Amino acid sequence: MFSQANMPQSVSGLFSVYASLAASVMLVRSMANEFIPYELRSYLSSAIHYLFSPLSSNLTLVIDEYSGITRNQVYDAAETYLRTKISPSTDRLKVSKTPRQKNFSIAIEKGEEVNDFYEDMKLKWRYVCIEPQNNNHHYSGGGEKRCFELSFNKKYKDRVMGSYLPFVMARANSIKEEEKVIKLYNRDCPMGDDDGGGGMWGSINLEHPATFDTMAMDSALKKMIIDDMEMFVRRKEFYKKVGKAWKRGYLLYGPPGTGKSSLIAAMANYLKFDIYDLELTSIYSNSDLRRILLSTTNRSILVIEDIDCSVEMQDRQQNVDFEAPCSSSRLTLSGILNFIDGLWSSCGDERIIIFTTNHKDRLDPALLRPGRMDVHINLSYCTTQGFNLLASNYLGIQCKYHRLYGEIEGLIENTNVTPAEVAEELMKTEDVDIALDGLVKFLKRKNSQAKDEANGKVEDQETKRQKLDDDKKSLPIKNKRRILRTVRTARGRYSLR
Ligand SMILES: Nc1ncnc2c1ncn2[C@@H]1O[C@H](COP(=O)(O)OP(=O)(O)OP(=O)(O)O)[C@@H](O)[C@H]1O
Ligand SMILES: [Mg+2]
Repeated sequence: MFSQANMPQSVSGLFSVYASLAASVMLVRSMANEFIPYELRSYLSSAIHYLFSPLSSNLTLVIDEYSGITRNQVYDAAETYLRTKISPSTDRLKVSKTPRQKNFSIAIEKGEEVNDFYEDMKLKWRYVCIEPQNNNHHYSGGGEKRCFELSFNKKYKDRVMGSYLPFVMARANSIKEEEKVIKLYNRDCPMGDDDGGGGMWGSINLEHPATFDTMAMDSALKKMIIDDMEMFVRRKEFYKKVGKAWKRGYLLYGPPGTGKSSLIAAMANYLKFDIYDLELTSIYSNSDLRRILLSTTNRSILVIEDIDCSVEMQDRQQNVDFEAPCSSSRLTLSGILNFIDGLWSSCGDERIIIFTTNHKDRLDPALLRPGRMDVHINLSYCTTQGFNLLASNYLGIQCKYHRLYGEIEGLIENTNVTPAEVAEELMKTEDVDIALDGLVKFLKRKNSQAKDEANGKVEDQETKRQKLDDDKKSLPIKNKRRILRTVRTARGRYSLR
């Protein structure tokens, strides 16, 4: 038998040294568990792991969802960017859609990996979610901890930081722009949770189909507006250099039904800017106006329609009271102009302001002064070019080859007919011949009516409109607001008759 008693002296000594060493390690370990904090233990264990692992040629960047309490922009950008990188071999995906989103949004599931190639570099993304553990309070939030891990060869570190990550951020921004649902903010819309209008505005998705392709207007004017907007959005540095607020004002004027509101929608759709539709008649004081305007966001279009009727600006000097609690705080033209020129516009970026009117001649000169509204755009009656576009959009034809084209061309050039009127005629039927026949009859009728008006046989359209506007001004403000809305929707029709 081999027992401790039979062992040679030296072996028995070694055995007892080993036994006491093992006992001390156990003791130190249990003391360590008790006295060394979790963080330090975990640091020591990863340091030991690092020292004894073979050197890796890969570097992994950990991109947490939060940086402190704020969201990490790199994480958000990665989430958006990786949606475009999902390969057919991916096994699990997350799908979601909120009521305001047009399309499904797809994201990778936890644990999934996505490979990406940038120039000659290969990069591997991994989406990691760590469930919270009861005794593990070393990160805040209490919920799941989410991060992306980006791994690549160490030699690419500088290029990843200097070029790849900025590329991912820029790409994510343009994806978001492409997917952006444009909103129409109005103070009458019901407010939703994600309206972000500071509790002042409700919003709906702008689903106005108008684009520059559907606008029947002079092509040179169209090009001028597009060029102007493009120049505006790329001139951030220029505005800073010359010390001007980064804003641009457009005044759209012209008869009812010539496309002022449609053009606003086309501009918003082109720039992907939200619209804030402001009814001045619902605002009673300059301080109200200030609060409301301060709650609008950057990259947006502030619209004030029918500026000539919304506020009797020309009556500024006559001390018009808008039922304000005290006259010093009532809404005035100078209050509005202060915002256009001053404080409000300089605390926001990329703001567009659009005023519309049917009567440019009735506007207060202060509004027309150079530098106030940068661009004045006259939307006018339908031309042959406009008609061609409408015929192609509404009837799907190249009208030039139709037997009635010559007659229509002559009538359009000699009649004050609005694009809205032409569009209405073209919409009446899908039969091209019947539609164009109807248009010819309509144009002839309108033409002879205009001749009668010119000869004083009937009251002309302008006098009718003038009377309607006078009626509006004589009403108390509350009625005026209601009537204005009725007039606005009915006015297009009114001008047709
Ligand atoms: N230039 C145009 N090109 C294409 N469609 C137009 C144009 N002008 C008007 N329309 C058609 O007529 C409808 C009414 O036009 P819109 O509301 O834009 O006119 P408006 O100038 O804003 O009129 P109002 O002065 O009454 O507000 C539009 O929905 C559109 O279908
Ligand atoms: Mg309009």
